[in-house]
Amino acid sequence: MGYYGPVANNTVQALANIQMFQEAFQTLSLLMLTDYLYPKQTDLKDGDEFDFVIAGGGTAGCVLANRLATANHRVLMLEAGDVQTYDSFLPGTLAYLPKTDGAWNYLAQPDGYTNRCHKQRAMFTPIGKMLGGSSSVNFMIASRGVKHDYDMWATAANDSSWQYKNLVKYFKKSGRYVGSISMYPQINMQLGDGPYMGEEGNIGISQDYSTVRDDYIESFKELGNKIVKYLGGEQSKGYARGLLTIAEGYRQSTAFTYLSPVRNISNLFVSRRTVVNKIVFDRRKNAIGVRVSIDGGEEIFFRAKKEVIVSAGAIKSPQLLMLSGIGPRNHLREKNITVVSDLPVGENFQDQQAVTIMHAARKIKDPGAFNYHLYPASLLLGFKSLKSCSQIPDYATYIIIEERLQYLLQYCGLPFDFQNEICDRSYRKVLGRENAYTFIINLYPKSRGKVTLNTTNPDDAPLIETGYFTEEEDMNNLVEYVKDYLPLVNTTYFKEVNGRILDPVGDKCSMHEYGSDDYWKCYVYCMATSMWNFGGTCAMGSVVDSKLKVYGVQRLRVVDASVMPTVVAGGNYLATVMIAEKASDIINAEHGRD
Ligand SMILES: Cc1cc2nc3c(=O)[nH]c(=O)nc-3n(C[C@H](O)[C@H](O)[C@H](O)COP(=O)(O)OP(=O)(O)OC[C@H]3O[C@@H](n4cnc5c(N)ncnc54)[C@H](O)[C@@H]3O)c2cc1C
Repeated sequence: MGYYGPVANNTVQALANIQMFQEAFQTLSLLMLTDYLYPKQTDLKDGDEFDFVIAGGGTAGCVLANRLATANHRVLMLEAGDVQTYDSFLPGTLAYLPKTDGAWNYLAQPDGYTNRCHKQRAMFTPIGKMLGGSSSVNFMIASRGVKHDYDMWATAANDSSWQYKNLVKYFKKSGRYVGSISMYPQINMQLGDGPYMGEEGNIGISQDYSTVRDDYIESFKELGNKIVKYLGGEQSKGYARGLLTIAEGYRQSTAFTYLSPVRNISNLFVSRRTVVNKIVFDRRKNAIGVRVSIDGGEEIFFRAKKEVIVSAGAIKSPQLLMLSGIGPRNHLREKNITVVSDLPVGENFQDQQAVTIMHAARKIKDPGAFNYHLYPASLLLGFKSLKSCSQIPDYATYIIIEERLQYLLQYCGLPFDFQNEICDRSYRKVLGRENAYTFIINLYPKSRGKVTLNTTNPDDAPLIETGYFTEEEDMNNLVEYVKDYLPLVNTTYFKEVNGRILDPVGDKCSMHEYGSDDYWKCYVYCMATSMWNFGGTCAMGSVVDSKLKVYGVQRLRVVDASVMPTVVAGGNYLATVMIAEKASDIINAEHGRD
């Protein structure tokens, strides 16, 4: 699918073009082009019984649906959104998916600094709302975290089965290396069936091999970094070409890779446009089912004979648990909710903040038509530790090398929500050149936020307090990471092409001497964004045990990114899939295969 449509040269125009696309794709959705890929909408009635009821058909929900149904259990999966939309299959549309009907477009609570350079007073915190959940709208960067992440989980959960060495089999079971992206089939590194990826896994993973970034690889080498084949697991430091959850030109959501292959299994039932309002308990605190509304209709009940599994994600799972009486006692009492189990649900909210740095590099010619089956830019990843002897990275860099500058306007103006003047200024300064759009990501933030109930209406958004920068150390660290990254502009390549760092903030930080710590602090406050790697709100060790069972009740588990005690390096997608694979094994072992 090629695109020759209008090319924007300012943010207002770029956003108008995006809106035009969004509307066109919305019209296309009336043709129900993707419905055939998924299980038919189940005709359900009040009181229907299943072995397992899964609340949320997102990343983890689709994995569970596959693994439990193929073990012959009678499974019902309930998803608030609809089928995965046609545009969400196309890697090239990623920048504007978060602001469509296919996402819960939540805003966090105002934090006092986001409005300095963003359009809104608070951080935009989207989550996918369709089959596949956030895996259907995410940025498709395939990263699995590093060994240290999982070893910390094992300690928090007090269970060595969560140590990295014991999880590799699940990563290999779920990920399948498919080679280089289709543009560069001639170069193909053998990563499949190595320590990182298998050859049979559901999710196709490709590597970006465009030659554009060879100069960048050389630059990072020149700065003393190790160049590695991939990052993640035991490989916790260095720079590598990006891995992407894209295969044969299509996004590899779990809806496509796990749910679609089992769409005709007769013991799997899926109900879309279905909001789970509440988990129902009997007197002994057994979860016996859920109350739901389908298409906004009257509330009905479905019984779970074996378990209810909550997979509504790091923001919506705590909301559902609290609405059902599981959460901090005082907060529930405040909302007149009867307490079933007093647990720190919603606390320990974590996200990795990123600071955007942009460089203008070589001169470019018109790159021609764009193919929507490809990733919109070239990608390099880095994991870096400030202490050379440490094997634990401090910060990550996602370097997105753009030849089509309209993407700068798109990312900047839409998902990242920066003010138009910030995006326009950057665009003008890079015009005619390649843009290296880098996210410098604080991998292990100390700050914690929380998710609480605003109202007791399940259709209302919960309150999201991100907690960003509540710990001063996070700000100081981000300043250090930015300073550590700056010498890139002094490397041979950047000198040859007369490369320069852009100044998107303009006079917003001009009261400080350029390059001083105060300047960079001001810059970080201005150019900080979320990486949307939310987790920790139903953490193992505090809300669920190491088998993901909710403390204080029976027959209820949480399986999604919320159970991560700490979020992982580089992105939560593959880690969430791994959690769901492991949970499926635990559940099938406990309940047998029918
Ligand atoms: C815009 C964006 C970009 C990202 N980019 C990357 C990336 O490049 N790489 C990476 O590794 N990670 C990325 N992530 C993070 C990663 O995709 C998520 O952390 C992960 O997919 C979360 O999976 P989950 O199962 O916990 O939740 P989700 O996949 O969000 O699933 C939750 C599902 O539950 C449904 N639901 C919620 N409440 C209810 C209810 N009451 N009743 C019924 N259904 C309900 C939702 O509609 C949703 O479908 C990104 C996330 C976002 C939002």
